Amino acid sequence: MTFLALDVGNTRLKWAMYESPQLGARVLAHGAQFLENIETLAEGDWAALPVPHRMLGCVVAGDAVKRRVEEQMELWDTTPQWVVSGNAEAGLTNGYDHPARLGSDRWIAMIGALQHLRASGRHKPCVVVMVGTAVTVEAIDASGRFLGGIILPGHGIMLRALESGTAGLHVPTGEVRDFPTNTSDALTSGGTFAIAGAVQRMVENLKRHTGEEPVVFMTGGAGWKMAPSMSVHCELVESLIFDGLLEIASRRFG
Ligand SMILES: Nc1ncnc2c1ncn2[C@@H]1O[C@H](COP(=O)(O)OP(=O)(O)O)[C@@H](O)[C@H]1O
Ligand SMILES: CC(C)(COP(=O)(O)O)[C@@H](O)C(=O)NCCC(=O)O
Ligand SMILES: [K+]
Repeated sequence: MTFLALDVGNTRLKWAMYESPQLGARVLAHGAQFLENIETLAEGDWAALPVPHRMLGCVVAGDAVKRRVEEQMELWDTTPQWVVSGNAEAGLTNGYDHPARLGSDRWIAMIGALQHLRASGRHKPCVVVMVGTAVTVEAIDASGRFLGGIILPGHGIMLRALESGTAGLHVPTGEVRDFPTNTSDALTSGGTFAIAGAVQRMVENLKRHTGEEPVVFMTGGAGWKMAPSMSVHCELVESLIFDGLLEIASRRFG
C-alpha cells in the first residue's frame, strides 16, 4: 500500500513516497519544490511515480496553496487528507489554548520527535526546533504533554526586515563569527545567534520546569545551516515531519 507524505510550508512543498504507511517503510522517491513551482508537479516529479494508495500531509501556507496542491493530486484518484492539530494524538497531548490553531507542521514534528524518543528508549522532556521560513521551538514534558512553544522569524525574514527598515544594511551574506567586524558578518551572526539563543532559553525553561535535561531535536530546510552554531546539544533529524506523518498514518491506515 503506497503512501505519499506531504509537508507544505511557507517556502517549499516537501514530498516523500513510501512503500507503505508504516514507520521504517522504504522511501520510493522524494523531493521538494518552491511554492511558485507547485504547478509543475503532476507533469514533472510526480508523473512517473506509482499511484499512492493513501496520502497524508500538512499545509500551513493557506487555502489557496492547498487547492493548488490538490489540483496536482488529481493525477491520481487518491483522496487528500490533511492533519489538523487536535487535543491528543500518538501519545502527544496539546497544551495550546486553542489546540486547532497550532500549526499542523509543529504538531506533526512533535509527534515525530516523540517517536524518535520512544524508539531509542528514552523517557525524557524534549525541545523540538524547526528552522524553516519561520523558526519554532516547542517544549514537551516527559509525559508527552506539549507545554507551549515560541515562533520567531527565520533567517531570511530577519534579514529582509532589517534591509527594508534601514538605509545601510544592503550587504551580501556573511559568515558566523563570535565577534563580527563587518556588516555582512554582523547580520549573519545576529540572525544565527537570535535562533541559537532562543533555543538555549527554551531548553533552560524546560529544564527548570521538569528538573531534567531535555533532549533537543532540530529539523527544517535550514536546520543543517544552524547546526554548527547551536550552543546546546541538538540531534539534527531532517525527516522529523515525515516520521510524524508515518506515525500518524500507521495508526490511521495501518
Ligand atoms: N536547498 C534549499 N532550498 C530552499 N531553501 C533552503 C535550502 N536550503 C536551506 N534553505 C533554507 O530553508 C528555508 C526553507 O526551509 P523549509 O523547511 O522548506 O521552509 P518551510 O517549511 O517554511 O517551507 C529557507 O528560508 C532557506 O533559507
Ligand atoms: C509558525 C508557522 C508559520 C511555521 O511555518 P513554516 O516556517 O513551517 O512555514 C506555522 O506553523 C503556522 O502558521 N502556525 C499557526 C500559528 C501557530 O502555530 O500558533
Ligand atoms: K515547515
